[in-house]
Amino acid sequence: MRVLVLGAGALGGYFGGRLVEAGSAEVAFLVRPARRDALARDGLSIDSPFGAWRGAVTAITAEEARPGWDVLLLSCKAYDLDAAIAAIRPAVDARTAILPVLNGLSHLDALDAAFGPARVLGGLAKIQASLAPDGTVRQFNDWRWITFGEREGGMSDRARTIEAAFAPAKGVVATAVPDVMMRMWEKIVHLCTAAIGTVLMRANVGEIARAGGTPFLHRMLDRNAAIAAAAGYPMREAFLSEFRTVFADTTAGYSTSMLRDLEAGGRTEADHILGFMLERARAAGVPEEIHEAALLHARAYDQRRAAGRLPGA
Ligand SMILES: NC(=O)C1=CN([C@@H]2O[C@H](COP(=O)(O)OP(=O)(O)OC[C@H]3O[C@@H](n4cnc5c(N)ncnc54)[C@H](OP(=O)(O)O)[C@@H]3O)[C@@H](O)[C@H]2O)C=CC1
Ligand SMILES: CC(C)(CO)C(=O)C(=O)O
Repeated sequence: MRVLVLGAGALGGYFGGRLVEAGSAEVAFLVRPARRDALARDGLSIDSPFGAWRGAVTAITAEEARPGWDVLLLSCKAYDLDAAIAAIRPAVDARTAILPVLNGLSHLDALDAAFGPARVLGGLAKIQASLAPDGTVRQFNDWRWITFGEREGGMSDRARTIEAAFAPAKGVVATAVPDVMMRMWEKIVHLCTAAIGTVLMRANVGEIARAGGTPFLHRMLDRNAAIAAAAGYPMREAFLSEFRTVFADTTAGYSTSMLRDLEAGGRTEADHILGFMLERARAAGVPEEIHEAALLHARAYDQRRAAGRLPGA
């Protein structure tokens, strides 16, 4: 199987690097010039509870992109989606399945418009990772799940083939599922709840729980579940019960990529996650003020960042 990974950041670097390490697919990374130069010089490094890895990888830039890939693993942030679509366009042909692992849902519409729905799988990742300033991909805990499937439901050969390619990869649990849209809605319910809490409190889940915030997080979980139900995806009791426990864990070091982005002075995906859920809350008549506060908080941070007024800037 030939896999082209758009981006060699936290997720692209981790899942693509683990495939290279396993040797179970031919992998290349489609990156921008600065990352291509760093990868050519230093190789790709992963630092992980499942074992560190460093190796040479094939990295190309958009000008070098050609067709002939079975899978296009799309791992940019939502705010880079338009540029990423332009970069992958010359690499996508009739045999290519596009597997996005971005958080959220609205990128699917943009990918459908660009490539047609038949090319685009549903996908999500449950992992805690970052690209460190030295270029190392750092995985913070034992979360290692990448889940994908056909959006209309059911199982396909291409989903099974991707699962098989990941099977020998260390530190990865890759699963082809028949209900990927439900999984994507579960993910946004989970993430939106965690993002509201971590962004508004500027603290991780354990810290929020120790501050007495579990009932608040549970209330947000219920509201996000009501938004999903109104969209036709009622959350399963097992899912709700798992995340009620997660949000009650006073020892958790669990945080979100949105909080890590804020703390690093970077851009956030607030519009893509919080903005999307705020809009859906309004349409569904679910109480929305807290979603609005979290979104405004992140947007005001963006304004401050753009004005060069972040602490230490
Ligand atoms: N990090 C995490 O723990 C989790 C993240 N996610 C989701 O996964 C997605 C990716 O996040 P993450 O991996 O953390 O993000 P990163 O910022 O670490 O990586 C994204 C990479 O995409 C690259 N990129 C963006 N646009 C282009 C382009 N046009 N051409 C080539 N490369 C491009 C960026 O390159 P450059 O360096 O040049 O900007 C960057 O290295 C997000 O939607 C996030 O919400 C989901 C679960 C967990
Ligand atoms: C749900 C969570 C927190 C972990 O996968 C995530 O997706 C993120 O940090 O962006």
